[in-house]
Amino acid sequence: MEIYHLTYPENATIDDKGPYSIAIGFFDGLHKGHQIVIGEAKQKAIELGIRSAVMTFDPHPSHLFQSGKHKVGYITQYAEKIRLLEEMGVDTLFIVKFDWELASLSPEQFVELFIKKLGVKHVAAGFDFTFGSKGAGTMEQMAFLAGGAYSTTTIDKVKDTDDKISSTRIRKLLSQGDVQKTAELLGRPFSTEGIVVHGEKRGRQLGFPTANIAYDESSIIPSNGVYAVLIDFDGKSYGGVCNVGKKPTFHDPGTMSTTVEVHIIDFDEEIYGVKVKIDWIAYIRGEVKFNSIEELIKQIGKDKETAKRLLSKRQ
Ligand SMILES: Cc1cc2nc3c(=O)[nH]c(=O)nc-3n(C[C@H](O)[C@H](O)[C@H](O)COP(=O)(O)O)c2cc1C
Ligand SMILES: Nc1ncnc2c1ncn2[C@@H]1O[C@H](COP(=O)(O)OP(=O)(O)O)[C@@H](O)[C@H]1O
Repeated sequence: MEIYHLTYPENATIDDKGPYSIAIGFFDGLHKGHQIVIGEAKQKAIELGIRSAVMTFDPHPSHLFQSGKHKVGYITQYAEKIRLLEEMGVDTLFIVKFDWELASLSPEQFVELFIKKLGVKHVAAGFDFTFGSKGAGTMEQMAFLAGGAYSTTTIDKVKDTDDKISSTRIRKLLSQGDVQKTAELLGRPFSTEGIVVHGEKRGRQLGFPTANIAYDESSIIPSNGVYAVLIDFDGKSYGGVCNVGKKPTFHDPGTMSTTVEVHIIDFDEEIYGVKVKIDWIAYIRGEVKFNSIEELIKQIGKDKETAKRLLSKRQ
């Protein structure tokens, strides 16, 4: 997959004019709804005998318009997004820098520069995709502004049995620890990448060493609690039991940042500094402040058995 980083006004276009059948959106999560939009762009690319492309924006618009805690966390970081798009067989990815200059373009200017000038012949997007200053451009306008240069497909709401599949819904499910439902909406387990760092050296003393995972601050992490996970590193996948939280048995939660730590099942090696990927498989329980270390140890032993059972159900 070719990847182009575009910025406005400099580097807003490329010499290679495709032509492209393009899917446009922020696509955080690349969930089943996004997969349908991208699938449509791919299908049209085949029909027209041209290249398939995805256009996405970086950072998420909320990082420009909102401050601090109103910025949305990412369901998928760019590295994962790129890997998934590659697996989907997309030919070209355009990552457009989302800054005030880009956000101030009128819908007409956006279409001129980022659609027509790139050699786009077909545009696929979701029914609620908007573009141009203040999100004034809709898919109806996208079609109207084409003037014969490209065709469009608007994908209607994609729903599961309960509701619309959306990034907002997935963020909410993760904030409730519901990694199982999240996996249904994504079509794959929710995952987090990070590096194994040193912790407080207590895990081994408890009989359960835990790899502490440092993750990107802009990533969403499921709510505090205990989870059955798969952890991949060095080309292998292991089962694990993961605690997300502030270890209230040992700390005043007000003074702690959230840690993610995995006890890896049937494993005994030092892996500090190793890059890992966690696939979140199932929620087990909430994090608890135990009255004694013995109770905590007993409970972690039970959690490990629960995780083994939940993981074996998958294989
Ligand atoms: C499966 C599992 C469940 C855990 N549950 C809790 C819990 O409910 N409450 C708590 O205070 N700490 C919990 N912990 C965290 C332990 O207190 C932690 O692993 C220990 O402090 C070791 O930390 P360290 O790796 O920084 O040395 C859990 C850890 C694991 C692996
Ligand atoms: N089964 C295992 N699960 C997780 N980490 C393990 C395991 N066996 C060995 N380790 C190693 O031990 C470290 C965790 O030990 P621990 O006493 O919890 O120290 P720390 O507080 O630095 O995490 C891990 O980072 C890893 O290098």
